[in-house]
Amino acid sequence: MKIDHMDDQPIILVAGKFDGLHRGHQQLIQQAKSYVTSGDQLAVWDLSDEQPVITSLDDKLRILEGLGTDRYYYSDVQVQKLHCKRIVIEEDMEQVLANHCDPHHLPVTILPHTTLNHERIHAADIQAFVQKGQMEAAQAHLGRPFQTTGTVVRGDALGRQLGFPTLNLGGIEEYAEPKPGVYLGIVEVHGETPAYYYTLISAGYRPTVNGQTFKVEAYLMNFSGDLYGEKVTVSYLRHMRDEENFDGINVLVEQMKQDERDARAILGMPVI
Ligand SMILES: Cc1cc2nc3c(=O)[nH]c(=O)nc-3n(C[C@H](O)[C@H](O)[C@H](O)COP(=O)(O)O)c2cc1C
Ligand SMILES: Nc1ncnc2c1ncn2[C@@H]1O[C@H](COP(=O)(O)OP(=O)(O)OP(=O)(O)O)[C@@H](O)[C@H]1O
Repeated sequence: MKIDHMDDQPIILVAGKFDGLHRGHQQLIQQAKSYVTSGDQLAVWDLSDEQPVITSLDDKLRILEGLGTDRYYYSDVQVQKLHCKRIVIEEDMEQVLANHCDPHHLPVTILPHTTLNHERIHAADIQAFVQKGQMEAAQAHLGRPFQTTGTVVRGDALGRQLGFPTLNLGGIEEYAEPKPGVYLGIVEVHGETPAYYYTLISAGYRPTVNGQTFKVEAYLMNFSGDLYGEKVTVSYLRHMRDEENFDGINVLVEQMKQDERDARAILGMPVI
């Protein structure tokens, strides 16, 4: 997929605020594809301004590529310099479009809002679901789990001593913060051949060990090895419990063992 690419090849341009790149956006892009004829390129023009984000730019580009998008443009692109055959937008976007270019000189197709169970999908609702730990609802609206992609950084090496090595996820500051707690999820370790592991995620402030800042850590079930520096995507499937301030490390470790048993029971794995 080409980014901000300028040439005179004909394009069908889907313009929108692709905050979260949720199910509604995915359907809009699918519909816009029907206007693409031989020799045209399918281009996405993203007028998104969300902060914090549900879906990072990096994640977005990967998903758009999977949807068959040929090109991606940022909000400051000069549309008049492109060979734009048609602009496809959702209703309500007319004004936003008019702020960025003169739509009178272009054929514009306005499609009705795409919905889930007859309701419009809003990025703000998805953000609220994440902040409340309602990951199943977030997933239903996103069309995929809430995911954060980052790099494995070093922590205080306490996890290994506790019997629960946890990778620390760095570079995730731009994302919405999930409700502090323990989640069942999946970690994708990128690399030449991506690998996936069921995971217990701890997202929060770690009051038991006097943690100060919000951190995301992941204990991969059925894994041992070195992941420092790896790019990983953490997918949140379901909230298991709230974060607690335990009376000492031993109580915390007993609860972590229980968390693993609970996770295995949910997944139908043998409980150890
Ligand atoms: C499954 C799991 C559950 C956790 N639950 C809690 C918790 O309820 N309260 C808490 O303070 N810390 C919790 N933690 C975070 C631990 O305190 C942390 O992983 C451990 O102290 C190692 O932290 P470090 O990054 O400082 O080495 C949990 C971690 C895991 C992996
Ligand atoms: N099952 C596993 N799940 C997560 N990480 C693992 C696992 N097995 C080995 N590791 C490796 O061990 C590291 C975590 O070990 P450990 O928790 O002791 O140290 P740390 O990086 O200081 O993290 P923390 O501060 O959370 O304790 C991970 O970054 C990863 O490279």
